[in-house]
Order: sequence, then C-alpha cells, then structure tokens
Amino acid sequence: MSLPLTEEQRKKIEANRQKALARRAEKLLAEQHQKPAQSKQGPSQNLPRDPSKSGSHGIFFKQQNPSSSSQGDQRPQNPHNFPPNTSEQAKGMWQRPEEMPTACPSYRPPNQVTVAGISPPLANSPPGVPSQQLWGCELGQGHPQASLETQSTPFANTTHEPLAKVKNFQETAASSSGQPPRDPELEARMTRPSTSGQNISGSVMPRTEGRLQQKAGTPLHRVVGSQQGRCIRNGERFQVKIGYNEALIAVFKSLPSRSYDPATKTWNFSMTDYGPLMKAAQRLPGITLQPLEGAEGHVESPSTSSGIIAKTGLPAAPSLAFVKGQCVLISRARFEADISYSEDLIALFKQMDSRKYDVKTRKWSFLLEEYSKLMERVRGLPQVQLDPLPKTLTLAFTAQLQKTSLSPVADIPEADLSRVDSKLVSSLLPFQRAGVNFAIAQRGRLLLADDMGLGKTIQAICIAAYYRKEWPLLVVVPSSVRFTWEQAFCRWLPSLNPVDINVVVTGKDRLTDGLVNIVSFDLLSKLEKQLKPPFKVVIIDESHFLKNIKTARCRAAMPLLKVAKRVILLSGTPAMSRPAELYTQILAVRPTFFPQFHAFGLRYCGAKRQPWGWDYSGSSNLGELKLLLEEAVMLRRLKGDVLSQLPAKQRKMVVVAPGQINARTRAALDAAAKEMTTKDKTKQQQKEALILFFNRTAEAKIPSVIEYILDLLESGREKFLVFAHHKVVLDAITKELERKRVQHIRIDGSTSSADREDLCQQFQLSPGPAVAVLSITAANMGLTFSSADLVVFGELFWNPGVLMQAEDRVHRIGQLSSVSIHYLVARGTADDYLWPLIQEKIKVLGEAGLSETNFSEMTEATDYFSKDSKQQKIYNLFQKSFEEDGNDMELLEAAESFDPGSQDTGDKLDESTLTGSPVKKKRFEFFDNWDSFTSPL
Ligand SMILES: Nc1ncnc2c1ncn2[C@@H]1O[C@H](COP(=O)(O)OP(=O)(O)OP(=O)(O)O)[C@@H](O)[C@H]1O
Repeated sequence: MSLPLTEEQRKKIEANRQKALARRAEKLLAEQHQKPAQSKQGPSQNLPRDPSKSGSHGIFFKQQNPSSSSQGDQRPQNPHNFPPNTSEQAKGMWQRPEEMPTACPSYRPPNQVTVAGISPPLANSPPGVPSQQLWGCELGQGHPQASLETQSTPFANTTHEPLAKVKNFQETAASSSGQPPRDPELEARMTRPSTSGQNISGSVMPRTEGRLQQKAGTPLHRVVGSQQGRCIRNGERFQVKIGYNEALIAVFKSLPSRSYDPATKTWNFSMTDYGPLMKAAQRLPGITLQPLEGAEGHVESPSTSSGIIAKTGLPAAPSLAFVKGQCVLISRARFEADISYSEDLIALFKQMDSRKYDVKTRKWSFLLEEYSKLMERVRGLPQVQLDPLPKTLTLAFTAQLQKTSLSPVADIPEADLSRVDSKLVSSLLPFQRAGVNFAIAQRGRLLLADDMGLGKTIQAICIAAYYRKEWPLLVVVPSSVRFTWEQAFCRWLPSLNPVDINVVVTGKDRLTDGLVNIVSFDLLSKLEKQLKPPFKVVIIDESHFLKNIKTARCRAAMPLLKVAKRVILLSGTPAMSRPAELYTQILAVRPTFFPQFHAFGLRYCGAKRQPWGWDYSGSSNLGELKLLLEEAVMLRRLKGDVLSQLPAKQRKMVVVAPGQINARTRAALDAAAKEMTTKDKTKQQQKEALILFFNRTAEAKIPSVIEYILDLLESGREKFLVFAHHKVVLDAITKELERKRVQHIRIDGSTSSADREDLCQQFQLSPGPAVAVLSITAANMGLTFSSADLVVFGELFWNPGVLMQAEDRVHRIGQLSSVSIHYLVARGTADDYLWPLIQEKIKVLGEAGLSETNFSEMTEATDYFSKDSKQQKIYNLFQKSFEEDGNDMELLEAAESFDPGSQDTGDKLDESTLTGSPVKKKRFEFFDNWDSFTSPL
C-alpha cells in the first residue's frame, strides 16, 4: 500500500505547486509585456500594476480535505490547472465582442479599472492567505481563475450565493468606476428581498441580502452595452457562448461547477448551476442569455420562489440538477451536510436555528438536536438526496440527538472502587483513575489505547477487579509477557491468592484452572474447545494482534469476546496503517455497531470497487470515526498529555517464558547450578561453575529475548535500545534483525570510537523503526540515543551502576518524554540471583543517597526470588563473587569468549514460538495523525 501523505507533506507539495505556477504566470506576464505589437490587448497593458500582486504567491489550489473521502468532497473547486496554452492566450486573439470568450484572457475594455469586490468563491482562498495575495487582474488576466478581488468579503457563502456576489460586484464596480447613479427604478428591481439570518455565536452567517438598499444612491451598474449569448448543452454540462462581460464573469466565477476551456475560450458548468446562472444573468443589465434548448418551456416565474424581479422578463430555467451528499458528524454536538449546492436546500438550511456556515470547509452544520427536523424537511425536496448519519452514530449519540447532553466532552462519573484492593486504587495516577472511570461508564467494554508505557496493565487489572464477582477472568497476551502479567496480578491484587493464577504454558494445560487464567494468543486458538462455558470477563493485551480477521488467533478470540460481558482491550497502537485494522477491535467492544464490515469499509475505509472486488485500504470520514470511538469505544491518552503525572523513568521487569528454554540448555543450567552447590569444591571451581551458569543463562534466554524484541516491533515500537552482555546474545539478536530486515546498529567492544559516533548518529537520525543493539559494558557510556524512549535489557548485569548508566543513554538532555526501561528476567536461570542482587545493591545505594531510585519499588515481582536453602547458597556465592575485586574482569572475559560450541543459537530459534508475522517496515501515520483529526466544537 502506498502511504497517504502527511499533512505536512501535502502542504509542502501544495506550496511547491503554487510557486511553480506563480513562476509560469510571471513568465506569461513578462511575455505579454514584451510583445505589445503582437498583442491586441493594448488597453490592459496600461493598467496600473499593483505591486502587491506581482509576487510568487497567491494562486490558490484545491485544498484537499484529508479527512473526507475521495468521492465525498463535492465542494465547489477552483479549476486550478493553468491553461495549457497560456502563452497562446497571453498573446491574445482579438475577437469581435460577440465572439469574445467571456473570460477573454487578453481583452479588457478600455478604461476598465481593477474591480474591487468580486470575490472568487471564498473556498478558493487558502486559509490564512489574505485575498489581496490572490492573483490580481494583471497576473490573472487570461486565466479563468484570476481573481479580480482586492478585498476579502466577510460573507461566508459566496459560493452558494452567486447572486449576492454579483451584487457585491455591481455595487463596488459602480462606485469605483465613477458612473452616475442608475435609474432608481431599475435599482429597485435589482434588489432582492433580504433573508434574515440569525447569527449563531462564533459562526459566520451567510450573506444576507438587501445590502444594496442600505447604500442608497450608490450606483449599481456600469452598463457595458447590450450583449446576447446562449447556453449550449454539452453532455452533462452546458456551455455559455457570449462576448466578454465583466459582470457576467463575476457570476461565472461564483458558480461552484465552473470550468474554463482555454481551447474554445468558453466557460462551462454542470447543470446544477444552470438555474442560478440564468437568474443571475437576468439581473445583469444589457445581458441576454438564450436558455438551453428544451428548457424554455419550463421556466419558472422569476418572482416565484426567490422573489427576483427580472429586468429582462426572460423566464428563468428550472433547476434540472439533482444533488446528493451525506451527513457527517463533526463534533459531539454537531453534524454537517456534505453536499453540493442547491438553492432549495440552502433555503431549508437557513430555517434551522442552529445553522452555522464554515467558510473554510464551505459546509453548513447544525446541532444534533435539529438532525431529525432537518432530515424530515430534506425528504420533501425531490431533487436532493442527503444521506443520513449511520445508525450506529445516532445510537451512540442519542443523548445529543435528544438534546439531553450538549457538553463538548463526555461527563464521566467517578466510579466506586471500594471493592478493589486499596493498594491498587491508591497507586492509580489521576489519568489512570480517569481511565478506570471511563471503562466502568462503558460497562466494562472498551479499547484502552493509551500510549505505550502509560500503565495499561494496572488500569486493566483495576477494571477487571471491579467486576471480580463475574470471574473467572481470562487474560490473552503475547506469549512473551505471560509471566509479567502473572507478576502484575500478584503485585496489584494482594487479595488474590497466587495459586489462583493459572498461566497456560502448553497446549495440554487447562484454560479454566484458575480464577485468573493467562494464555497466549497462539495457545488460545489451540484451546478453543475449552472456552465453554464462556468467560464473562476478558482482557486482551496488545489487541491489535487481532486486527486480521482471517488469522486463527482472531477467529478463536472473536466469538469469545462477542459473548463476554466485559471486554478490556489494550493496545498502544490499535491500528498501525489503516482504519480497517480497527474493525475487529470495534466489533469486539461493540458487536452491534458494524456487524458487517462492508458498512464500516464504505464509511471509514474509503472503500472503492475494483475489478477484483472492494478495496478497503483507504480511509474516509476519520474525524467522525474518531468521535465515535471516543464516545463509545476507545480511550487514548498520549505520553505528552499526561507527562506531568509520569515519572521520568518507568522500569518494568518482564518475566520471560522459561518454557522456551530447551531441554538441553535446561540440563546444562541445572548441572551448572549443581556444581555451585556441591560440597568440597574449591573456590576456583565454584567460580568456574558460576561463570558457566551465567553463560548458560545467556544461551537459554536468546529465544525469549528475540521474541520480545519482535513483539515490540510488531506492536509499533519504532526505536529502542537492546542491551546485552554476551557476544552470543548480541550476535543472535543482530542476526534475527537482519533476517527480518529491521534497521539496526550494533555497538560492542570491537566497534572503533569513530564508528561508535557514526552509528549513534545514524540511529538518532533514522526516521523509521530502528533497533540499537548494544553491549552493556561497551556502550553504557558516552553515547546519546535520545531519539528513543525505551531501553530493553536482554540480560542482567551484576553492577547496577552500569545498568543505570546504560539506561541514561536515552534518559538525558534532549529527551522530552518519560522513558521506559524493560528488564527481561528468566526464571530458573542466573537471573534468579542477579535480579535480587541488583535490587539489594540499589537499595543500599539509595539509602546512602547515591541512587535516586529503588528498583524494588519501581518494578513488579519483589517476591520474585523465593529463597530455599539451595538457592540461598547460590545467591551467597553470587554476592561474594561479584563483590570481590577482579572478578568483574574474569566474568567479562568469560562472557566475551563464551561459545556454546557447534550450536548456532540464532538458527535454533523455535519459529513456532515467535510471532512469525513480518515486521512492519514503517509504522504508518494512522494513529500518529490521530490527533490532527480535530473536531470543531
Ligand atoms: N500507578 C502506577 N504505579 C506504579 N507503577 C506503575 C503505575 N503505572 C504504571 N506503572 C509501571 O509502569 C510500567 C509500565 O506500565 P505498563 O507495562 O502497564 O504500561 P503499558 O501501557 O502496558 O505499556 P506497553 O504498551 O508498552 O505494554 C510498569 O513497570 C508498571 O508497573
């Protein structure tokens, strides 16, 4: 899939296009000035040139609305392609007035001045670009898009009210031309009755009419002379053949469907604009437009619907157009009509009390409480099809539709958590407490999509504990974190007896043995049959693992989630590339919202029919999707939102799966442990046994460490550091990253100082996913990796000072985020002793004021090490060995030279235990841009 452009890229492309076109236009202008003899447009060259308009800026192009579907944007667009034969035009072709194209590029009547007050449709003005910057006459002449505007109009709906613009033109043109006042009778006939519009706070109200009347005596028109023209049907559109008339051009430019054909030098329009154009033309002095063939008989009396009194008495044609559009939710309280122009529809819109017109989007919006009334009235317009909001939205926003809630943010009550362990409740940070409240307000069904490291685990446990009466609980997690979850339950719910926690390790285990049952995604699909009777409370960690409905894990989980009473989905990256990835998670939380994917795909995935079927890889109506998710499905906070509540460093102990230690390694580990505790061993022999134990630990952890890294990448973690100590571990990690084609760097003892800096810079500047594989002893100092905010320790090291220095590679000046540190700890290995040893050492340092942190408080599993006598003996040996001077060196050398023999650990990885899914080359912007989908209130 090609990745959609980001907002910034889009802006850049647009700016470049504008510059290029401005250059072309200047060239064109220069040509015009250089060739006076060839050009018969003499008079225009005498026009005073406004220096403010000669710059390279100001051409306006269609602003793409990133959040609207490709087919959905029916707003009038400016024809922004520069006519291909501009130089041809620039030279000008003198024609008789009747033959003259109405936008005759090179023709300008003598003495004609730059006319103020004709505004191109405002939507053609890029937001923030003053209209003065739009091309003025000189640059614009010859181009249908050229603006005659020198001042911006405050009126919002110039596009939808062409007539108003014409009057504006007439008014200003007359005043600037210094023509004597016109016949007052004619003036009266030209004036349309005013439609009063109540101003809604903060909105720009549509132009009201009758403005001319306020300026009594202001000359209205400059009569250019009598001109006749005609409308000619051309397929779905019609063309206007008439000589040049400035006022008429202003009318043309105000019509949404206008298009200028430089070849024939005529303007053409869609049938939608036929009625408005004819009416406007009737009001222009000296202009007679012969209507389309066949439309003559159907003319509506000019005085009927709009009350216009036509000067010419020529009957206006009926509107032949059929307009189609849809309602879209734009905030918790408002929806807008995304539909093209229809006079009748606008008149109807104006009857709504809560109407607002957005000059930027050129769309009308209304309060949801007026939704039913509006839709009912629209049904009375036979030529309008305004599709309603999806039913799901009307259900999710019932309170707003029924006017019971107008609050821009949901009002979430404080939940009574007295039934949950006080240790947990009192530990919740304020935003975590709010998360729990949200979940309970959603009756225990939600997608908790907080940024990584914000403590989704503690919140999920709290929510699940609130529904403890409905347990047994099922927790489905990536296999690399099964034991971390077990530890988290022990830590946060002291009231839960650890024997009631069942971690499912093999396909032979029972899924329902515990009060809390923790199982990996892959085992879940193997144990599907055991899911009856179904669990009432289910937690799914890293729920984006379910994004593909075709996978076995998703097929196993979905039926379970549909019938569960409480469903707590957790993911820091619920969708990494497109809204379609959210579908299964929405379905899991709200099975009734979009029971059929196609409806969801049509609305939010920009579904397109292709020869081979439907393509749902796009996106559409994302602002609305965001609102829906936030209202009823998802809670997402970013680190930046809650940074003040977070500690600078968040450490996490991850208990990696001992199940992955193969039988041979397990035997080697046991043998080494036995050596250490065997009596009558010399000190040297004990030390050798310890070194062997340490080395075998490294070997044993390799599959789990790699699995964890791959899980992180699959979860969308873009940049992080992985520290390890043994060469064999570093080798295995880099080999796997190469195999998966993940960008990475490696710094170990063999890296030269020059290369260290280069590699570090390479990582720092890398825009996409990248892993820095670092040796604990060789890369713990002097390097800055502040572009990452996560450090993973694949191995433990006995010196906590070295660990902290290593942590600080990301936690340093330049780091704006709270950093996460994950220590991977494997049971039944040297980690059993190293971890408590490190904790103890840090505690001592902390008590002496030499360390700001206490590992035992910052991490789960303080009870990790249960000391039986044998273990105690090994622990003492560890303690002694690592405290003796000189042992460090010996251990380091041993680690460096450790070679597990013929075994090639990287290749030995059990593929079935790894995630197996290809690592994302680039994390997509869907959730990166999530917060740019702003919803006006
Ligand atoms: N309120 C809290 N009190 C103490 N520690 C906390 C609290 N909240 C989170 N932590 C700690 O912060 C670390 C990160 O939490 P956790 O793993 O739940 O984050 P997460 O949102 O699940 O991140 P990820 O998406 O990366 O899995 C853990 O060590 C956790 O114990």
